Parts: sequence; C-alpha cells; structure tokens
Amino acid sequence: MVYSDRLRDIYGGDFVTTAIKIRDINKTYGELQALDDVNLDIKKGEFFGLLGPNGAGKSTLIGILGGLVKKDSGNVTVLGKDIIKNYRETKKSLGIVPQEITFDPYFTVRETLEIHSGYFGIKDNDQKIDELLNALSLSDKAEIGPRQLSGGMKRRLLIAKALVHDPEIIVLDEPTAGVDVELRNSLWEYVINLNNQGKTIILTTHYLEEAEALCDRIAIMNKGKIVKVDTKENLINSIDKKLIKIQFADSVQGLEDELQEINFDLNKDKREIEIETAKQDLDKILKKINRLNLDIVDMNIESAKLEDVFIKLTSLGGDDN
Ligand SMILES: Nc1ncnc2c1ncn2[C@@H]1O[C@H](COP(=O)(O)OP(=O)(O)OP(=O)(O)O)[C@@H](O)[C@H]1O
Repeated sequence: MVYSDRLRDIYGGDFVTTAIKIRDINKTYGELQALDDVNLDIKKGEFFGLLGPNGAGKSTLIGILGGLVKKDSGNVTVLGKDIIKNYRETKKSLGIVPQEITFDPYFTVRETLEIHSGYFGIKDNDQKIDELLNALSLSDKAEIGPRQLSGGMKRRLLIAKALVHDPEIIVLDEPTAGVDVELRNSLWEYVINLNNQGKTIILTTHYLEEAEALCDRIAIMNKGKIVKVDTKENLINSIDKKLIKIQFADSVQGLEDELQEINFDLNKDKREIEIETAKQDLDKILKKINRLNLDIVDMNIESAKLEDVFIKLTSLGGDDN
C-alpha cells in the first residue's frame, strides 16, 4: 500500500495527497510535438514508473518539472503548489537526477555535495552527505574530483547531488544506465528504503524488469502522449499470454501432426518446445501434450511481462488507450 493510501486509511476518505499534478501540458520544438496534451497525477508515496521508447517525451516532461524546459501550455503542481508561481518552494520538494552527466571539474565529490547543499541554504550537511556517500558506495572517492570517477561513479554522484536536500519527491531519469549490477542493487535498496519512509519516487528506465520489480503504477508514453496509466498488475494482466516451455528427455519427432492448430517452436535438437497461448487454451494444450506420453524433464509456464505490454502499446498498438 502506498503512503498516501495509508494516510487516507488513518485520516479518512477525504485525505488524498497528490505529489504531482500535470494538466494539459504541451511542448513543441519547432515542428516537433514533444509533449501532446499530457495529463498525469502521481500520488504521494508512490513508486511511479514513467516508461516509453527513445524520444517519447519523458525527459522533456521531467525537464518541465524541474524548471529546465519551458512548457508551451498547461500547468504542473508539486504538493499542491504551482511550479512557476512557487518556483523556490517546489524546487525544494523535488530531487531530480537528470540523464545527462555534468559536473564542475574543480571540486571534489564532497565539495560538490556541500556546494549543492548550499544552493538550498543547508549548512553543515555532513551527516546527510556521509549517509549518501555511504549508500552510493562513494565514501572512498569523497576527496577526489569528478574527472577521476568512472561513468557509473559519476552517475551515483549525480544521484547523491539530487538528494542532499532530502526532497519529498525524487525523480530518477535513467539512474542505472552504466551502473554495474551489484551497485544497482545497493542503489535500489537505498531508494526502496526512501520510498518506505514515504518519499515519492518517479523513475524512468529502459530496464523494464527494474520497473516491473519496483513500481506500483506505471505510465507508458509514446510520441509525446501518455498512452496508458495503470497499476503494474493491471497492465500485465491486460495481456492474455502464457508461454509454455517444456524440455523432453529425448528428441521428439512428428509433433507437427500431433499439435495441429497450435503455434510452437521446437529447438534445434528437438528436445525443447515453446508454445505461446492464451490462458483459456492452457488446459487443452497441456492435455494434448500429456497424451503424447513423452518423457518430460522440465516444464515452465510464464505469464506476460511488462515488456509485452510495453511492446503492444508503443510499437503495434500505438494510441491504444
Ligand atoms: N532541446 C531540444 N531541441 C529539439 N528537440 C528536442 C530537444 N529536446 C528533446 N527534443 C526532441 O523531443 C522529443 C522527446 O525527447 P525526450 O528527450 O523528452 O525523450 P525521452 O522519452 O526522454 O527519450 P530517451 O528515452 O531517449 O531519453 C525527441 O524527439 C527529441 O529529439
């Protein structure tokens, strides 16, 4: 249950807290409509995924949130405050980790974080800085300059920079690109912990399995539009697909005759079969296979994945809403 739902349970039905409200946002770059009437509500405490193929408009939308990109029309509120009218206040509530890596090369990692704390009027922020350096495995790099950091370390410094002022809403634009698996896991552990403390997390990533594992709700963008917003479970359940994988003890022959009208792939040595089917046909297919009396070594039945939803909505289905 997300934080805002827990609060609503405690304080009653009217207690709805929206972290970010995006209304009728349009943005063009010359002829290109980068954002086309975008509307989105993100609840306080959610772990929210913003997904879409390259060029869908995710970074443009995040840029508008952070005041780096000027929208043509529409409005955005952060914790109930308009981002233009209350620029300073809303900026404090947001910690945005951008996709592009830029640092002043003259300052060490620690100085970079101290200076950034200063932008928010925070002095003596050592405790938070040490916590971040530790969580992001940068403690031993604290006294060196960004030029001496690897790509993955720079990305982690970017994350630390966005979090020094302890923002309520954390926006992560492709945070794990170039970060190795072990550090990716420790980064997620830290972010999940922040989410458990009630922070709202908004994540864009091209690693769909990360979004599937982490996010409560997901918006899928394509060509400047939000094509679908729903819970992860509803999105995945919207795809009626089961993938049956069976491994036989010996190579099998003549399945074409036996499995007529069923689409299947047999591997090279004819010992493994993959059958994609709708849920309702699962029983029929398994019974048919059983009747063949083959020695089965292993069997696996997979459900649809977020990736299937993503492909359907962004390449084939387009504006299927
Ligand atoms: N400053 C700019 N000037 C002109 N066009 C731009 C600018 N920034 C973005 N665009 C265009 O706007 C569209 C949306 O870009 P955006 O970076 O928001 O997409 P994205 O979903 O973040 O993509 P990615 O997954 O590749 O990061 C793209 O077609 C891009 O080429």
